[in-house]
Amino acid sequence: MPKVLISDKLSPAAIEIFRTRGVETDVKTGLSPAELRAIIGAYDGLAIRSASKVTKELLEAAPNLKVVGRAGIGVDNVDIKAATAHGVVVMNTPFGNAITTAEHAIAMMFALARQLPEASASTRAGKWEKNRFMGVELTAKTLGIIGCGNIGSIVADRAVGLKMKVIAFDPFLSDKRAVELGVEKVELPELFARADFITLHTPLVDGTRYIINAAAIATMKQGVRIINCARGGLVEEAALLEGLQSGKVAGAALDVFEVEPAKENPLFALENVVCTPHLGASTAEAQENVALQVAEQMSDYLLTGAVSNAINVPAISAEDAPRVRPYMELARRLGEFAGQLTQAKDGVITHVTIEYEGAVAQLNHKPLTAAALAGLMAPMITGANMVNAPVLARERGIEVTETVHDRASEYQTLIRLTIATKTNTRSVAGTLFAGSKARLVEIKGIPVEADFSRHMLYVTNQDKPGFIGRFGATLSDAGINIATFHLGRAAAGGDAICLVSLDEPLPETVLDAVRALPLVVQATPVTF
Ligand SMILES: NC(=O)c1ccc[n+]([C@@H]2O[C@H](COP(=O)([O-])OP(=O)(O)OC[C@H]3O[C@@H](n4cnc5c(N)ncnc54)[C@H](O)[C@@H]3O)[C@@H](O)[C@H]2O)c1
Ligand SMILES: O=C(O)[C@H](O)COP(=O)(O)O
Repeated sequence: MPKVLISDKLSPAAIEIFRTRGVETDVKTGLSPAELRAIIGAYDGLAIRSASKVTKELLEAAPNLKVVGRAGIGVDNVDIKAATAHGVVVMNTPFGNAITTAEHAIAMMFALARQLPEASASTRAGKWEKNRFMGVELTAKTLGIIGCGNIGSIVADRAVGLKMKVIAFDPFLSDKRAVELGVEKVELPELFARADFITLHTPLVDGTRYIINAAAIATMKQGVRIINCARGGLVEEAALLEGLQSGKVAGAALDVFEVEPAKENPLFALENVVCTPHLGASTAEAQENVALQVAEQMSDYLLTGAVSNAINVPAISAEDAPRVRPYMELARRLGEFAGQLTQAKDGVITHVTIEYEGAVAQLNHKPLTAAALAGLMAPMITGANMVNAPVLARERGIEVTETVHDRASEYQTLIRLTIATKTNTRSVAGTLFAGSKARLVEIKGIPVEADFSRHMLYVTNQDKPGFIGRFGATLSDAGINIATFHLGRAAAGGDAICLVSLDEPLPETVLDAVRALPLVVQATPVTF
């Protein structure tokens, strides 16, 4: 039974789902990095929000970890590169808290416009300072949205409803989508120059870090108001502080901070700053959504191999998983077979071509390619799996080409893997027999029909009389039982191949004897 650790505060709905699905679940929140490192080795899955940090060091202490599930959107607390290198799938729940967070941004905009927190505090203190709090109307004001994805779009929709003029900067916002949303697409300098309110909704990545800094603030309208419910680090806090103190910025509403938890911050001293402790996603509805979704997704992956909303591997829907899984097995075995043959010869792999023919061409082939690469690399690189194999291939300069042919060949469905080294090219192909059983049907373009079995011996020989008798006698003299025997040849008297399944591994002495037989070109043991 797979075992999952929940290390941040998640709705109890998640535990319920994990347990119902048959996933053992522990909940341990508030752990220090060292405490988490000490126990993570026992788990197959880790469910988190933004508090737990999934670092390279944590991943190194997690040999059994297969999946990290982020109940929420931002994955900047996960070292994705290190997770991929360790073969760990990272998934998030990209939509579950989007409405809630957009509503928080709108609430923050109102709070700023009418100074609600200060007015509330003053009234509760019995001051009745009616003249102190003069607000601004939102109607007809210009809202500049930086990042018009899931959350930014919902903010745009709500702001249009409030009769604001909405302008947006997002390099991936199409003209058509902008029209649908009722926003005007602008470049960033224009947004800075025109907006009365600016709200941020981008991820924190190198290209967005300090997107609002001193230089940007200098180009903004006098009295601009800034809202950040996305990530601390998008706004340079020192520059914002200066802008607020000088009056250039009339107010700021911040849900997120450069350092979190934010317990001390010079911005807290200013009365035109509204702050919340990273509450954007904190509604009962959103937390229920993301907890249910992350638990379903992680259970699916651990129990069935279905992958959804993964940041670092291609998706396999729960519906497709039963159809894709036998092909993944076939692709992996072809990769393992080809890898073992290639390993037996000298030469660095330079190119891998994967052809999908017939029925398999209809499926999402990305996970199949990843599985084939994982099979190919597993004998050479410890820990290679379908998450990290494409990256490992890229790092090693291996060019990977996928070809999809809808037409069926002799087989109704076929995967062919061709491995090129500097000196050689080898190909193997396989099909699914009876819909799910992986079968090898071609080696080096020579037809053959063989199941993949635990211990195999692959021999290439000259197609001349005498080979089969001598080969059989060599094995039987050594007391080795042949379970299955398959022969194939390119043409009569030309190159021939022989593939046998054995009940046990072949001793080195017998392998040497086979290699020494007349007509044998090479003999390679292959294990699965
Ligand atoms: N405060 C919270 O509790 C809370 C809750 C949920 C999400 N978030 C954060 O909100 C942010 C947005 O989430 P989302 O679900 O809308 O993400 P999303 O991926 O749907 O949208 C992000 C958008 O930013 C755009 N973008 C990327 N780089 C940009 C750049 N340099 N300039 C302008 N636009 C750029 C992208 O094209 C995309 O459309 C994330 O950082 C997420 O972590 C915060
Ligand atoms: O990216 C997110 O989903 C939000 O920042 C929410 O973070 P939280 O789950 O820690 O509230």
